[in-house]
Amino acid sequence: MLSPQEYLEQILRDLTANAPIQSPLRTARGTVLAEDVRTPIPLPIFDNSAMDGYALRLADLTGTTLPVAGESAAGSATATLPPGCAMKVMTGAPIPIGADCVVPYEATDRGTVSVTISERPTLGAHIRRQGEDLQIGDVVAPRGAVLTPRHMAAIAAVGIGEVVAHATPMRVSVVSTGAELRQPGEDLTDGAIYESNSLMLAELVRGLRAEAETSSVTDDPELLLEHLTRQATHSDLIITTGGVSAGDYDVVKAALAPLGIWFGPVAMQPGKPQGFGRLNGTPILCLPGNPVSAYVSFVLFVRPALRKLMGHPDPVGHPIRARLAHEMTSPAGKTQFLRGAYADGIVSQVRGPGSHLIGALAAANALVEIPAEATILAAGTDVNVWLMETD
Ligand SMILES: Nc1nc2c(c(=O)[nH]1)N[C@H]1C(S)=C(S)[C@@H](COP(=O)(O)OP(=O)(O)OC[C@H]3O[C@@H](n4cnc5c(N)ncnc54)[C@H](O)[C@@H]3O)O[C@H]1N2
Ligand code: MOO
Repeated sequence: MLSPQEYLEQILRDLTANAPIQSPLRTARGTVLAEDVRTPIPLPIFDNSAMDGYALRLADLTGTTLPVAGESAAGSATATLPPGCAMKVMTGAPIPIGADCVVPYEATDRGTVSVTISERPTLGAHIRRQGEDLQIGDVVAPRGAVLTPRHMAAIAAVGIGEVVAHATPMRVSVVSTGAELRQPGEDLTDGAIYESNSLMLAELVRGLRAEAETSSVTDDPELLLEHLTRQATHSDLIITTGGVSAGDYDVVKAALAPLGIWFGPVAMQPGKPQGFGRLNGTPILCLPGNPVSAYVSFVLFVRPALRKLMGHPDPVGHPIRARLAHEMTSPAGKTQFLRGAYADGIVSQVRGPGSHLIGALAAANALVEIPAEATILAAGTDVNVWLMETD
């Protein structure tokens, strides 16, 4: 049986990142840079004042008073300071040529004809130097960076309005299957349940700044194949849930196995039955229907797959290490992902291991990974923990 690691490698081997394209900076949030962005200008662009006050030449301040020779406001061209004078200067305004320090208003009498200074400044005081943040040619955001508002601000600040990034948004089609499924708000007939996987998966997809479209299909392989074939024409990735195990109505497997999509068990719990392949060229990941299984499969397989398609240089998520608050058990030969409550380096189990326990999933904030070879782990053992708080 494939380990989760081997299955993930099989998926990632098959996927390549979307081609990079030139896109406007303002719509590039969350995209992955395909090239270093280097600044064509220094930042600050010119020496400027960090304070509202007076610019002067320190050597001219032999007493405490200087005549005031005009002002330099933000947005005005660089002035020249006449010898023996102070010049009003506003925060962000160019330092007048010849000045070598700034005295804030608070250390003066705020005079307009002449100014009296109560605290002698030091050389260079309150001057923000040209290029002290970034020099021409410095990297503002490196290749592989996922553009955050901070990166975007830095790129905008050096005057660049377009970036070369891997094309997004990715369009992901989330398809739930099962004759028993009803949407929240609908009446439940005997044997029916409310559908929750497509909402969960779509929101997890959107959390990665990709687009998600949801749909639900009943247990009819022909109808399902027709639907998935249609979705493949306008999707970068398809995710299905349900219908992949050994039942008599396992519709996803029935529809897709004949087309060469791989179905098989992965040595993990939850999430044992999985499927992966391509439908008319579009990658398709088939997740089990149990809600916790679908969630764990997203974290372990779908998120890395989507991140690889989006061009992330390190698509695989990283667990943290934490210490077990108490003993935990697991079946032999399967990596177990228990629901946990994590705080301050310690994790405890949240209810049972069942893959149907969606209430427990909502109450937890972490998945506790119990290695395949372990059946009992003592309190105090260090384990991998996958934090769920930021999903
Ligand atoms: N004989 C066997 N039976 C099962 C096996 C097995 O190896 N042999 N594996 C079990 C495991 S493990 C899992 S996981 C499930 C996976 O089953 P499917 O992927 O075929 O999923 P379904 O049968 O369609 O549904 C399972 C369960 O989840 C509920 N479900 C399905 N879709 C949704 C949805 N969109 N929202 C909320 N809940 C959903 C469904 O009602 C079922 O209760 O198979 C085991 N059986
Ligand atoms: O492996 Mo299934 O995903 O336990 O419930």
